[in-house]
Amino acid sequence: MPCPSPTWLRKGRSACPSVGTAPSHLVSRTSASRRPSGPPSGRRSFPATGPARQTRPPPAPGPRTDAPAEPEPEPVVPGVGWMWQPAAAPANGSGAPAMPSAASTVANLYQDRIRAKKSLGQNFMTDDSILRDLVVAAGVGPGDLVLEVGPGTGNLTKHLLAKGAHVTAVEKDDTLYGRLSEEYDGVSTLRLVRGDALEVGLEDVIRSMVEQDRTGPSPGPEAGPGAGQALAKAAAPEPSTSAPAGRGAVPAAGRKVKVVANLPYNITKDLLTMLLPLGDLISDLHIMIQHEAAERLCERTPGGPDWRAANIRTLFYCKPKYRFRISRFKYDPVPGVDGALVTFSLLPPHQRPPVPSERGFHELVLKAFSERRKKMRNSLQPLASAEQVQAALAACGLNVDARAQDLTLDQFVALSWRLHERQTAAGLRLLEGGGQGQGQGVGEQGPEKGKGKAEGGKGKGKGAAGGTSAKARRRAAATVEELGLGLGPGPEQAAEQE
Ligand SMILES: C[S@@+](CC[C@H](N)C(=O)[O-])C[C@H]1O[C@@H](n2cnc3c(N)ncnc32)[C@H](O)[C@@H]1O
Repeated sequence: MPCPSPTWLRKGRSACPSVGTAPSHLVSRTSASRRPSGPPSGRRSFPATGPARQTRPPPAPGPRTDAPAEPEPEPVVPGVGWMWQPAAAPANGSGAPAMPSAASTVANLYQDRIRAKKSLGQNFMTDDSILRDLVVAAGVGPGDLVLEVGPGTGNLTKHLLAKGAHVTAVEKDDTLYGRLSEEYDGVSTLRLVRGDALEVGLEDVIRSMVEQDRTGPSPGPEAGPGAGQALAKAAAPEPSTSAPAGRGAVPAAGRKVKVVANLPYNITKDLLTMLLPLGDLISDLHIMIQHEAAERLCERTPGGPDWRAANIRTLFYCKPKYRFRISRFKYDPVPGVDGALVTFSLLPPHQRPPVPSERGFHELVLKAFSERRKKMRNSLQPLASAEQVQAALAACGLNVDARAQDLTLDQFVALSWRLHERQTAAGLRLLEGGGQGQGQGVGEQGPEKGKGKAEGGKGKGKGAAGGTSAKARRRAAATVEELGLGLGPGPEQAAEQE
């Protein structure tokens, strides 16, 4: 089946593995052929002919540490821009217009008086050689499933499409989404989703990509919060009696998704928090982020000031790799810091370090780092008592005075198991009504520190009378549950047992 695409993509570089000549109805729908050479009707009038306004001198090349060596032919850069512009003149003898340059696309935005929005982290990439390097570093090839967050100008998108990838792109900016929709109308290898990547239901969007790859063609464009759910629903296989369908049902032999993006800096952390645990659906992420943040995330050695909870979390879910640095002058507007490409190779769930509970593990790590200067026996309270932490550290062969930044991922994993053993034992003692916590009971150091002591931990008060109070048992059960220790009844069950 032919792969409809913008004119430069269709006639110029090889885009889709099975491309023939695009059908005429699609040819006639490219922006180049749709658009007259003047400004679009209903829009303010700006000069539409002549060279696109260049906003800056060509930037100096930035330092690169891991740039792919694969040589790629330079696309011929036309003298005019792309979106909202007349077609570029054939420049390479093939009769096809060359791929428009990233810089000219950005310049066109400004020419149309569309300003970059700081609130949306809009620092547009203007250098095609970096975008090509990014796509090569990501290993994008024909037919790959790619999620792009924040396509914006479409400058990265077009390189992904030129490689023959099947791209789903989520854009929050209505204006840019509108331009992209028009430009790529009829391009079957691109699906645009309008909305905030943090709110559209990204997991469902990704799940639908995998499902559609397995089962057939994609539904139409979707927009707004919940778009992901609609896409997932449309892509979900017919319910069958033999296989569970819908959310959580991972396709047995489905291909995984690559995430490739020049991310707005302000959503990097939240997006990674959302995507890193999806190793069952995503193979790898290749994202441009701030250089300093990239260096911090790729740090693998504990002990330094940059060793944070985010490092433990990142290493728990993936192998991060700093690829290459990108000069800030390659972006427009120029940000205050350089960028970098980082690759996160996600671990499938069964390859992650086994822990008593993932949620409990990450809470433990966050708490440990919440007060970096404190020793863990202090910073971990009230999650665990000082005695429990010291005993658990010693059992792991670690210094009982250790601070969070001293521990590797493996050491945190070991610590979580030791604490789990101790707290489960203490929690069970309380749940059994023994009241023999002797300073190690969960209740004693629980969220209502102090109260537990009187009620159960040291065998005083009600606990001393041969049984822990119902309240203390409930609290113990809740703490056990909260830590994800997974043993003993939950709070409701404990209440029922009273
Ligand atoms: C750094 S620009 C990258 C644009 C383009 N991909 C490039 O490489 O030049 C970030 C893009 O993400 C979009 N964006 C910002 N916040 C977003 C969010 N929460 N969800 C989806 N897109 C977002 C911005 O509108 C912008 O288009």
